[in-house]
Amino acid sequence: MIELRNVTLRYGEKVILDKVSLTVQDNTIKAILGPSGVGKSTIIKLMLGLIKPNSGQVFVDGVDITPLKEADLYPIRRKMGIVFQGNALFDSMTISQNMSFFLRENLQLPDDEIDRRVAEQIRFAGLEGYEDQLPESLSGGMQKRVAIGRALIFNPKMILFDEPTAGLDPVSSHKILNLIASLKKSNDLGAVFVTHIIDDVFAIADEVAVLYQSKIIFDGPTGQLHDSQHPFIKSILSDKILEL
Ligand SMILES: Nc1ncnc2c1ncn2[C@@H]1O[C@H](COP(=O)(O)OP(=O)(O)OP(=O)(O)O)[C@@H](O)[C@H]1O
Repeated sequence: MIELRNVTLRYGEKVILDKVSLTVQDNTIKAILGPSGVGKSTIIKLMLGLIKPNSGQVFVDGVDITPLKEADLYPIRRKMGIVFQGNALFDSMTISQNMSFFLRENLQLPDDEIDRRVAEQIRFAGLEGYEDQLPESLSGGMQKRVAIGRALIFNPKMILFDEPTAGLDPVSSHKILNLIASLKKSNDLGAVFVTHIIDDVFAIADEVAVLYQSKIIFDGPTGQLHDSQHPFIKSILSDKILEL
């Protein structure tokens, strides 16, 4: 479980998050929805301990990670896989090497165990036959699946996605959303995904938190979003445009 409790974050004078509280339960898909530049990626960085709040706390499985030093954050981060918006694949490494890289760097596992885990993720991501290719030869959707496989290889409890369908065509977006949904069903995983695409929220999110002007203006089951009387939420539900 991940919890932000009363988190305030400023960059210089600018308040990005103002006393934000939200919880992501295990085995739940939670969307964080908001317009561009509102602070969605900042929330992911806080959850990973990559940045520290100015005030408030971030809990991962009940542990307050805000005072932790870098070395103590490693085991916490291993509970969470991260899939970056641009995938952050290594251009000069093959798909298999991309998937195994962090595993080799961080865990003292025997080679056959590494090979077994890579093969498992290649299968799960539907990338059999592409093991020895470079990322540039794959489509955007396939590259995203490599990034998801790489995030899964540590057997995390939760995966964090930054704009998982950004830049993908509708068919690839649909496949990636199905993949995220299947992680919950078949692997008992939880997921957080930040997005500005409301259709993606309705497609797979159990819960949604809406971030607007530094505050959470809705946090609850996705099905209850239509009950909100907040003008911003009413406008996005009718226009599906978040750039207000
Ligand atoms: N290191 C930084 N220093 C100063 N300002 C920053 C820094 N990182 C982000 N910001 C600002 O904080 C705000 C929130 O950024 P963030 O990337 O979290 O937004 P976002 O909702 O994820 O947006 P997008 O969807 O465009 O990625 C933006 O105005 C951004 O310019």
